[in-house]
Amino acid sequence: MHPQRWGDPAAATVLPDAARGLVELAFGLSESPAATDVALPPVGTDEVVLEALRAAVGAQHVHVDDETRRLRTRGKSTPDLLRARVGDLVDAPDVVVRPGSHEEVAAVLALAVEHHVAVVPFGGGTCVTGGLAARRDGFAGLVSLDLVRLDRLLEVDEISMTATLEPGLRGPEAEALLAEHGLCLGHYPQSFQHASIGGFAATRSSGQSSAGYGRFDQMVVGLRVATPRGEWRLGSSPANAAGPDLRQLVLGSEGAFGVITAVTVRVRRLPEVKVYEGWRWSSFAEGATAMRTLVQSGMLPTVLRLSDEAETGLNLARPDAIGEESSGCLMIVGHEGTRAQVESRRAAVTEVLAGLGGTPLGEEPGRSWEHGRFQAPYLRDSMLDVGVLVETLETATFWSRADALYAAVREALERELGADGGSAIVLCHLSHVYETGCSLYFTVATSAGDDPLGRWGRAKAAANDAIVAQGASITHHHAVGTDHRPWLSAEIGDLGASVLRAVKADLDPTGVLNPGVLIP
Ligand SMILES: Cc1cc2nc3c(=O)[nH]c(=O)nc-3n(C[C@H](O)[C@H](O)[C@H](O)COP(=O)(O)OP(=O)(O)OC[C@H]3O[C@@H](n4cnc5c(N)ncnc54)[C@H](O)[C@@H]3O)c2cc1C
Repeated sequence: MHPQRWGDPAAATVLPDAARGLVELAFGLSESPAATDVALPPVGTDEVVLEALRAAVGAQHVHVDDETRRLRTRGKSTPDLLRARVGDLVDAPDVVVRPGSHEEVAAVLALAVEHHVAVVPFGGGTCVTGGLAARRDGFAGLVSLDLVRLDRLLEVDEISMTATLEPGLRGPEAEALLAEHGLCLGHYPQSFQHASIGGFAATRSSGQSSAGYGRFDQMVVGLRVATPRGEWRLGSSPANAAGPDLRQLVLGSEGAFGVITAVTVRVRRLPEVKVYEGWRWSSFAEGATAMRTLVQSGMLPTVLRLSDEAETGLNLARPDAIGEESSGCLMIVGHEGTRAQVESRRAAVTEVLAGLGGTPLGEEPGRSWEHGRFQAPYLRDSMLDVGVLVETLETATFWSRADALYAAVREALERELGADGGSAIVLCHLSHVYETGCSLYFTVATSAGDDPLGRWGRAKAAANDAIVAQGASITHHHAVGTDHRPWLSAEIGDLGASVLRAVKADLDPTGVLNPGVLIP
């Protein structure tokens, strides 16, 4: 992964000419190259601690060189990239440690407690909420616990249809190992190519095929966790009534309670057929009603996403794909499974959508979406290169409140980003639906200006305040990290915050795990 940009450096793109013209018209262009030759803060960890770490995991797996530390600094939110681009590396770890087993993770945690060193579990490093920027004051150093060597498929149970995976496996690696058994996970967040199994569990990630395969937390049936208090194994049965389901305490714990060293997931047979198609709706509200009707009648396709008018116009739709009218909203409907399953589900879904007034657009828009589904983050970098800030935020609410939430978040973003005379384009889509509600995912483009971090910080705070005022969730799948932490108590209540603190105090009594992340 590039330290100042998204993804594979070889896949980096420049802004296409047509888009460049549009961007110039909307925001003006101001070339903003990233800083080069940036110095890292010196390693602050004692040689005694480094030696102990070398003894625990092997000297070749303890790294204090600038390049490795730089690659393990923060995540990939736009503020993270903006800081990296100007050479702000104050959050760089002192040392990057790569354990090769659960036992080595446990040994590193024991050393961290003994020497009072903070530990940041590091999966794919794609976090967008500051979950890798732990507090370091009061600690004798900061270790990035890089789980990349924990990359094995440990077990496949084809009778129960479960598989046990190590946390460092990236999305494509996990799918490739499962495919050897004719199986798949079906978890495709936009960060799929770089994010890890442990990260998916630690953040309760949700992928683009969540309608068909479920959120990641719905796939998890078992966990192995290394905590400063010892090993914790969870999930001895698919379901039980043995008190509260403690797996849910670990899912979404963002490295603050322990390090996930193995995840047992429910798997599916590899789909025989995949068909993605487009539907047009005359308004966002009409499309949303169609989505709600599908989910409430138990007729969900594998992929279901709906762009609002602005996103349809700017992002997804090409005039030839959306039909003759330039207005309207594009819905992508995807079916995966056996040929028979796909045929029957597709027929049933088509009947409902046509009955509700949708216009079928055929498979071309679906193919185009599938082709570009992991490309947008590269475009964000090319926009930053010309002084345009692009960032996303997401939330979730019940169907009856979705319209009000949509309006309130848009209004907050446009008001705040327009306050200094600037302008903003706010796009939205729905791509995770439930019988009772949905997630709203916003993409914002605005001129970066002289103080992009300040501009975005104020806009994001205004959006978060609007989300809280609407009684919606501060995050549907990006997690809490450090960025959402100030708003968490408003969602879970003071009692909820106190429960989280109590669990943290029990599992991590000296507070070495991801200090400042998640826990209010
Ligand atoms: C361009 C882009 C697109 C994205 N799209 C999506 C999307 O579609 N859906 C979605 O859900 N998210 C998305 N995200 C957010 C991010 O990819 C997810 O939160 C992902 O689950 C993080 O996984 P990771 O392996 O990169 O974790 P990391 O970023 O390495 O870590 C995330 C947090 O989990 C902790 N952690 C990591 N591994 C472990 C472990 N084994 N044990 C304990 N704690 C651990 C870390 O300390 C950190 O607090 C996107 C991010 C980007 C940059």
